[in-house]
Amino acid sequence: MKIFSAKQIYEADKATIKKNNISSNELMEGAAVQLFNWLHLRIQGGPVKIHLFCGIGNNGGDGIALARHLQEHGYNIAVYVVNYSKKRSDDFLVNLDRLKDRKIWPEFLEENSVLPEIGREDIVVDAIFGIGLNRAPDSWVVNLFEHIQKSEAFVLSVDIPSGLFTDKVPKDEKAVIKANHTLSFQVPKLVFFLPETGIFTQQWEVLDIGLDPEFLANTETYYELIGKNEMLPVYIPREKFSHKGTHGHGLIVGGSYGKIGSVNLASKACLETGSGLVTAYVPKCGYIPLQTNFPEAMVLTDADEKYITNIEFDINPTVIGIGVGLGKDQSTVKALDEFLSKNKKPLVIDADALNILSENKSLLKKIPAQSVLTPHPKELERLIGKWKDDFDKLDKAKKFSKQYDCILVIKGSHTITIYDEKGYVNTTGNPGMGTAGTGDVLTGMITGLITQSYSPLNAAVFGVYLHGRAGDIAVDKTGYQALTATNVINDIGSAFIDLFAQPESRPEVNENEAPPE
Ligand SMILES: NC(=O)C1=CN([C@@H]2O[C@H](COP(=O)(O)OP(=O)(O)OC[C@H]3O[C@@H](n4cnc5c(N)ncnc54)[C@H](O)[C@@H]3O)[C@@H](O)[C@H]2O)[C@@H](O)CC1
Ligand SMILES: [K+]
Repeated sequence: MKIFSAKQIYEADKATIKKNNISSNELMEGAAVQLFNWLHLRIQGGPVKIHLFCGIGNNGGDGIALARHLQEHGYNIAVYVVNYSKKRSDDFLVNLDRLKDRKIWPEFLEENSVLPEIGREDIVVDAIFGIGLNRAPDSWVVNLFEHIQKSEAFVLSVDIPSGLFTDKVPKDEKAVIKANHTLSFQVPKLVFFLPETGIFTQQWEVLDIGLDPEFLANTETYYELIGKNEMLPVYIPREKFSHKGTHGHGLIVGGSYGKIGSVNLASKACLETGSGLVTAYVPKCGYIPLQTNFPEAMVLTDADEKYITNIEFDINPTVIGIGVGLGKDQSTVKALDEFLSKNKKPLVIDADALNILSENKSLLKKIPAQSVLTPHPKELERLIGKWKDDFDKLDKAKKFSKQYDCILVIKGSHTITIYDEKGYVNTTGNPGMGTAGTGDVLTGMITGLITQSYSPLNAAVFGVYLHGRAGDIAVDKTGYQALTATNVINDIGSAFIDLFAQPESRPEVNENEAPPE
């Protein structure tokens, strides 16, 4: 699913109005009906009190229009206009008049107004600011946010939590409403997925308000949300007459004394992801553990007992995953330098190989084009330098990707894969995966996909997706705390199968049907 910028959403809005020959108010009405249906389906006419806080722009207009529908269906509502500016939007005014026609008089909140009482069991609809926010809200509006938050009522934000910008991190956390749920119009916002801004909504959902599908399809975006639908067309089916020789040969180079397990995990993940053959290249101390633990792998050893000191082999791997458990011994740094000088194979670079690159930036020029780098946040910082905030991080990552023609996998709760100008935001995975060795598994999986002729970019995006999905399937059996990297490997197969699983049938609500009264 594409992630549009605020500017593109406004353009989509205009394109829809023109193409469908409707007024902007009709578009707003459609959005309000979607909001109403969502709420009505869940509350089913219950007596819960709904407080609607509405700004004076179009986000506020949505809230005011929603209030009308709720009132018409007998809901217990209180409507407030948060009067932060005199520049009321036309569609806000039209809806305010319609509300007054129905004898509903909103309470106008100003700087010194007494704030309304909100009960814990009540619902707050937050329609104060939408994507039109262009500066931090005034302090009295921030006080209102705090007042709402203190009530502990369920907060439903319209389009975006109020106070949250679409393209920058707020300076003051208190100046943004923390929503329990956000109903985002048509498309999700990038800010839902970044660590510094994703905290403002616990959950989000997209409401289809009928923006022009042609405009949405033809407009390129800088970010894309990656789920099953995006990955299915990427999947390469197995050919009937294929054999292990046609499924490629992954080589995992890594390990040092006490860290051989990482190579074990990466190699296993590479094989489970479908590589025809897997070889592990380790220091001598890794030979017996690997041969014992992982009979499917072939093992090559360095001359040294504890470290990798020279990366030379007479096999012909399709791709090389390098860095897990590698350590940074001087002899290893030298070995990596020499290896990069002569290597022509595609690389997946992780862990200490990344740290060695960060500490010896001249080596970066030697990595082959389209290498995949999989840093966790600290490794990323060493590579691209400190960032001011999440947006600066993305900009720096894009620059780095362009400079070295590489694919950067920024690991996090929503891993974002960056290539050139574009970011692919992952949707799978869970907090249980923050555990030893899951990074090694990811390196192995991406390596295993490249062996099977996935392009490095597709391998990175698909690998991240499958890795998270395997973790999600595994966590159902283990719980968050007990989930291990081995559990993730064991469910890689299930993650592939899940790609083709039909969603379990559940009584779907027909959007064209009237909601239950
Ligand atoms: N294109 C779409 O998809 C649709 C958008 N709609 C709604 O329209 C919203 C955007 O509406 P608007 O552009 O009117 O903007 P908002 O309603 O987000 O903000 C209102 C106005 O307040 C002013 N403002 C910004 N920051 C301020 C601050 N800190 N203090 C005081 N004033 C400030 C700006 O002039 C802004 O236009 C969306 O978020 C959505 O809720 C819906 O009506 C349906 C259609
Ligand atoms: K809002």
